Order: sequence, then structure tokens, then C-alpha cells
Amino acid sequence: MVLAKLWTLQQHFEGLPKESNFELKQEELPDPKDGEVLLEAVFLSVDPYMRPYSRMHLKEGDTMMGAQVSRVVRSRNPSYLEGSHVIVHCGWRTHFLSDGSDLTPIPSNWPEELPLSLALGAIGMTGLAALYGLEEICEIKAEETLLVNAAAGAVGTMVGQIAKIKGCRAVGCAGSDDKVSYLKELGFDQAFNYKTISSLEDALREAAPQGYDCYFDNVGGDFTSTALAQMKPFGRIALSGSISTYNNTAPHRGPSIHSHMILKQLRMEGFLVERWKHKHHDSLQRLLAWVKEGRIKCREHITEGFENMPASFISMLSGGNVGKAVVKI
Ligand SMILES: NC(=O)C1=CN([C@@H]2O[C@H](COP(=O)(O)OP(=O)(O)OC[C@H]3O[C@@H](n4cnc5c(N)ncnc54)[C@H](OP(=O)(O)O)[C@@H]3O)[C@@H](O)[C@H]2O)C=CC1
Ligand SMILES: CCCCC/C=C\CC(=O)/C=C/C=C/C=C/[C@@H](O)CCCC(=O)O
Repeated sequence: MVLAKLWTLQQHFEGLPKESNFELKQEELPDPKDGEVLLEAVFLSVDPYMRPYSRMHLKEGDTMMGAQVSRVVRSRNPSYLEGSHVIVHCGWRTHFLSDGSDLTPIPSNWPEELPLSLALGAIGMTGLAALYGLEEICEIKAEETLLVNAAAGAVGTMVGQIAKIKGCRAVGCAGSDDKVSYLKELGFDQAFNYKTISSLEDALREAAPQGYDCYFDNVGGDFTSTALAQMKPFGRIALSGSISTYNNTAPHRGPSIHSHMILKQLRMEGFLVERWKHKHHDSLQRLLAWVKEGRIKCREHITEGFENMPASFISMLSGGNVGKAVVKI
């Protein structure tokens, strides 16, 4: 028997989530039966999608959703050895009993020196989102100019670095001067702090006077209305997320798109990373190779302690992270 801790959604979010929206509970788990494994959380992911998805998929009292890297602590399933690590989408909990059908092993060639937390970020869901948005939606080509917002975050840092690997010009914006310095360290050609500029239109034009071929949109809202005006004819826009709207308490108008979409003959398409599940294995190997070769740098924003899951989530939504936000147990 093991005592699992779990965070539940005590009350649906209104605006920016608060600590009082969550409740910490405990649950007794029995010993694993034949075919089952007992998992213990090592790293848990906090992601923006949890904000809109909780409203769509959870009832008050349900365990918060999310993925984690877990260690197999007891196994009665020959496919999973004790001491091995897996990815599991079992929510914000310290322990979980699985029959093995919902587990993804960490790639067998994972280098010992790489932290397993990267399997939630650069070599995991957020790295894949960056790769698919650029390749499948933007169909980005060498020498093109790319714009990405929320650029210093988990997806954005990967978008900019993959664009550079592909021989493109990368422009990124983020919400602090430290984040802008970091983007330059990563090799972004231009970066600016969207919170301190006087005109977004001018900043976008100065960063790329000829305009943008590709726009990887993590932010949505008014930013996107302004960015569309800076697209080149036949530009491509990958709608990854709209984090500027997730905490809205009233319906948001816009972005206003028709004139730019039509007159510049732009292509805009939303995507969810799971669309290319059949490519995940090969794509993760490509991301792993780039990280091993030092062509992609991975910064993580690690918060220690399961009790700090809500604080880490709220901080990430408020811009407190550089790179992937992860909680370490
Ligand atoms: N379509 C898909 O399959 C996937 C989509 N996503 C989307 O990608 C985006 C980035 O996710 P992820 O990289 O995990 O998160 P990040 O690591 O980028 O963290 C979120 C960041 O968003 C920025 N942000 C918060 N509020 C605003 C705002 N009002 N305006 C502009 N920026 C804001 C903050 O950075 P700053 O300091 O710069 O403001 C914050 O650090 C999200 O929209 C998410 O929903 C993610 C994964 C998969
Ligand atoms: C208000 C409009 C909503 C806009 C889009 C919202 C979110 C986009 C986004 O960030 C999507 C991310 C998808 C991630 C998928 C992850 C899966 O691997 C598992 C998710 C389920 C789980 O956590 O258990």
C-alpha cells in the first residue's frame, strides 16, 4: 500500500488561477496486481493548455490533468522493469497504478547525462509542437523570416532554435529584458520586450523591414491583429496557442484577420501536437540528436516540491518562467 498525494481542481478558474482553486488530497493505492505497475512521479509538467482544457474536460473535484516522468517502483508487468522511467498522463499526483497500456517509455538511447525532465519539454510535447508547427504548418524554408511570440518559453525557444538550424532568420519577443538577452544567446537574430516598446507595429517592422514569411503564434489576441499586417504575401501562420486570452473573463473580440488574409493571400492553420502522433518516435529522435550535438540549448524553469504545483502553474501563466516550466519531486 502507498499513500499518493494529488492536487484536485477544487473550483474552476476565473481569470488568473489562484492557489485557492486547488486542493491537496491523499489517496491509498493498493499493491499492484498481475500486469500492473506502481509509478512514482519524478518530474511533473505544468503547461498553458491546462488552463483552457480544465474548463473543457474537468469537473470540480477532479484531479488536475497533466503529464509526468515517473519511475517504475514496483512492477508486475514484464514490459516495465523496476527502476525504469516512463511518461504517463495521469495528472498532478505523486503515485499511480497503471496496467501499462497508457505508458510511453523514455527512448532507450536517452543519454545518461541528459535530465529526464527534457522528456516533458525540448525532447517531449513542447519540442514536438515547435517542430510540427514549423514543418507541417509553416512549411518553413531556408532564408525565410520567422516571427514567434512567447519566444522565451518552452515552445518559443525551440521554435527559434529549429528555425536557425533550418537557415532562417528568427525574430522573437518576450516579456522581460532578461528573456530578450536569453533569446539573443540562443541565436535569435532580433528580439524585443513586448512590454516596454511604445508600438508593436513599429517594433515588428524594425525587426524585419521586409516582413515575415512565417508567424508561429503562441499568444493570439491583439498581438496577432497587429502581426498580420507585417506578413509578406503568401505568408503562413501556425496557430499554436492564444495564451493572452486564456485568463479572459469576458469574450474577446478579434483578431481582425480578413483584409490581411485575403489581400496578402495568407494561410493560417491551427494545430494540436497529437495530429502527428504517428511521427512522434522519429521526431523525438531528431530533437534528441540536435540536443546531443549542442545545436539546441535547453533551459528549464524547475520548481522543487509537489506542494508547489499550483504556484509553478500560476507563475508560468504570469511569465515567471524562462524555458520549460517543470516541477521536480
Ligand atoms: N497547439 C499545440 O499542440 C500546443 C500549443 N501550445 C501553446 O504554446 C504556447 C506556449 O506554451 P509553452 O511554451 O508551454 O508556455 P511558455 O513556456 O511559453 O509559458 C507561457 C508564457 O506565455 C507568456 N505569456 C503569458 N501571458 C501572456 C500575454 N498576455 N501575452 C503574451 N505572452 C504571454 C509568458 O511569457 P512572457 O514573459 O514572454 O509574457 C509565459 O512565460 C501556449 O499558447 C500553449 O497553449 C503548447 C504546446 C502544444
Ligand atoms: C481558448 C481557446 C483554446 C486555445 C487552445 C488551447 C490550448 C492549446 C494547447 O496548448 C494545446 C496543447 C496540447 C497538448 C496535448 C498534450 C497531450 O499530450 C496530453 C494532454 C492530456 C493530459 O495532460 O493528460
